[in-house]
Amino acid sequence: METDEKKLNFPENEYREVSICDDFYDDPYMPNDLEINSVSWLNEEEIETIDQNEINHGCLVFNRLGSTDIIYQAKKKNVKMVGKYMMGDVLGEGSYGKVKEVLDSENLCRLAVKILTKRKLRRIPNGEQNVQREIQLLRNLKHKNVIELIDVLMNDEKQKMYLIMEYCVGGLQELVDSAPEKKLPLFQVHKYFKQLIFGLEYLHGRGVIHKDIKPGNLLLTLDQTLKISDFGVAEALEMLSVDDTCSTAQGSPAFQPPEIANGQEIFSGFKVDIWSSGVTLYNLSTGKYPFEGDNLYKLLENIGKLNWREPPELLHNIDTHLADLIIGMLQAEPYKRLTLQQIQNEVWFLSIPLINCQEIPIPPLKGDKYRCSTVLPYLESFHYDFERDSDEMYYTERDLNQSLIKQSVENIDSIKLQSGSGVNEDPSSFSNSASSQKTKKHKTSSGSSGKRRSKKPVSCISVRKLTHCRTS
Ligand SMILES: Nc1ncnc2c1ncn2[C@@H]1O[C@H](COP(=O)(O)OP(=O)(O)OP(=O)(O)O)[C@@H](O)[C@H]1O
Repeated sequence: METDEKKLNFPENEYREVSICDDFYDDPYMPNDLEINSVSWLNEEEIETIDQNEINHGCLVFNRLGSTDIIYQAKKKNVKMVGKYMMGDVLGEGSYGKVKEVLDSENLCRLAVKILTKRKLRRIPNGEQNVQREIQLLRNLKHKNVIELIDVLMNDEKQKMYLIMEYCVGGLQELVDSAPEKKLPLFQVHKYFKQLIFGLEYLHGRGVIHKDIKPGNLLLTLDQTLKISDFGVAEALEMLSVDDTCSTAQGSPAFQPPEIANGQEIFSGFKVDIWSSGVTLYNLSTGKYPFEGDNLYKLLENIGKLNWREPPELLHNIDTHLADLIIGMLQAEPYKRLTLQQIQNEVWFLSIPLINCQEIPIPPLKGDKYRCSTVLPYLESFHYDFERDSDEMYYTERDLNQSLIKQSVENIDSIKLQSGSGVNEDPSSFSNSASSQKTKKHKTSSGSSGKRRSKKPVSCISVRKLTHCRTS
């Protein structure tokens, strides 16, 4: 067994042993309902606390276990409802909080919920403001290529906010990260890019500047529909504003245009989104970024001076028409940059690309390439686990019938002896009905299962109960 022990210098007999799976640090999606043998699963916060306490009181040993050495024992999946939404597992985590899968219990729609805690929001600069803005913006948007905000729930007691959104199977960033050269086949890029432009056209038409277009904010549904998401730094233009002038920028540095990198105070909002869509297109089709830097300062300097990572002419090796489009979108001067209308008239945009290889599939989530519903196991557990827990107490119907017949014959014999009267009842039906009453009684008195309906046939009863039934 591969262990990695870290001992602190305290008296030898005073130590506590904590085992942590290797994957713990690597897998942010590890559900917190797993137990490692007898050692409780510790979350990061708990480890921090233990670390502090144990350092004060004794010696702490960290056993680092290989993930293969760990026997996972699935803990009971307790159904959790938030309003009418049944919670599933974690789909991802951003700086604002976790995103989990949910099921709308009224219409059985598969959805996603972004869970935000006030405590966390307060720690993020403009956190609360950004969320309020996102909610306000999304409530007024409805387009095939823009993520739909379906519901917003608050829990004042827990200081939590739940944003219920359309369910997506993953994002373009995950897709690119899983691809061999961190890039996608051009026909696949084409499919997504077109949808990005349609979504942006809708947003700009409604006076909304996204300001943070990047692969990580472009999600995909099961049917490969692209959804522009994460409106945390987006801006809605004033109703009567004469142009698209903006003054604040909080997007991701690598996707920012030169006017922002150079610190310009006001700029055209629409052209910011065009630039970052150009960087996205470059990234998806080449696996690289057009501008890079060892640090943030260098990166912004390179963008500001239009120091391309590689000469833009090299792009022509990929596809001449695609190169023309990228170069047109990455023009330093905003007024020279292509408009959404011009982009849609570009040759590459209008072309039907050659499908010459396999599409890059959405990578598996926690090993599940089909991305099956994670809510179903909670539902199954809610309805069936009671019976499963006590499976070893049950015999098959065949076993039962044989023992019932044997015992019932004994019963009849003893009744005959006691009363001297003849009994004509079918022995098995007698025992069945008596024992089934007992079974029902047992189930209702077991408390926790009061609401659950048994799916087991009534004749499946335990021998212990049957014995009890015979002697009473
Ligand atoms: N509607 C959704 N359906 C399915 N998964 C989602 C959905 N929204 C977000 N996710 C997943 O949750 C992750 C976190 O999303 P979120 O929008 O909170 O943060 P982010 O955009 O990744 O990061 P940040 O907010 O820090 O910029 C995403 O990377 C994605 O994998």
